[in-house]
Amino acid sequence: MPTPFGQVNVRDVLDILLVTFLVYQGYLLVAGTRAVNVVRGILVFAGVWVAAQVLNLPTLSYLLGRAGTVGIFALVVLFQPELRAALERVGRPRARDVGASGAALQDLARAMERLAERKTGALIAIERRTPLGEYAGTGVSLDALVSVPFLEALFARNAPLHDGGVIIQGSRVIAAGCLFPLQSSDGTYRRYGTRHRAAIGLSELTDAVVLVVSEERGSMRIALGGRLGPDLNGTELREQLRALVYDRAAFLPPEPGPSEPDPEAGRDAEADVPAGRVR
Ligand SMILES: Nc1ncnc2c1ncn2[C@@H]1O[C@H](COP(=O)(O)OP(=O)(O)OP(=O)(O)O)[C@@H](O)[C@H]1O
Repeated sequence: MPTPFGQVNVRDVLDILLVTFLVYQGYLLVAGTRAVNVVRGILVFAGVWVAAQVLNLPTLSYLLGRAGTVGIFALVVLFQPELRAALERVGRPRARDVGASGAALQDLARAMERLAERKTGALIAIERRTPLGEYAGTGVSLDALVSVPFLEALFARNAPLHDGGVIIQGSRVIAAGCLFPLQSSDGTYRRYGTRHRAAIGLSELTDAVVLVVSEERGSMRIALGGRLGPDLNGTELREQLRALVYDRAAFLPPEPGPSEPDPEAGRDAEADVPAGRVR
């Protein structure tokens, strides 16, 4: 087919479609991770380099070209955890246990209630689109179905893995005793202890839904998008879990849709996560 760019055949169209698909998948892999800002930086860098080429500025082109070559190796070293997580994500079947999610939701919520009743501190991150393999790697790798007795046993005082956070993927516990990143100390959450700040910190860097049970207050809260929500009762917790995680749509790619709640909605004075996204 003749076009302003010359002859275009079916193979060219297929080529363009595949590249578009790969670029989009690449975007999905970094979306929600700290690598997003780096990708933006790289694009600015590439833009300046292209401008230097077009304007025929040899010294700048040479310097940026050299810096780019070294930079690629530096990026691989710096972002090794993200690259590993991205590859893990590519290899993982999507929505593999959505069918089991109803039971997982109930068990998770019940376990949270029981832990809160007994004032046993707990920290649980539920993976959504951003892979949490990097954080799972800081703890002990597990592969167990979410169940009330199992979660209670993990967080029981004096249990070997009670310190640190648990990571859940769908209806499976994949790691315990994990170290989460502490919330950046901008002062907003200074009055909270490290368990809560670890929950906020992880939710700041990833799109995970992070549940916290306070040992001191026996409260249940959710951290999402770098914000800590209000105290929840069992019903509210179930509603939030259903809307944020255990909805079929939550396992799909990040199209903003009716079942993907807006973390900006429904803030209260003390806390910023929606109290109850009731569907
Ligand atoms: N970076 C971290 N990643 C995961 N877990 C952490 C991290 N930092 C602290 N914790 C957990 O939090 C516990 C300490 O909680 P701390 O009392 O300081 O926090 P808190 O927010 O006041 O919680 P609580 O209300 O339950 O007392 C540790 O024993 C550990 O289990």
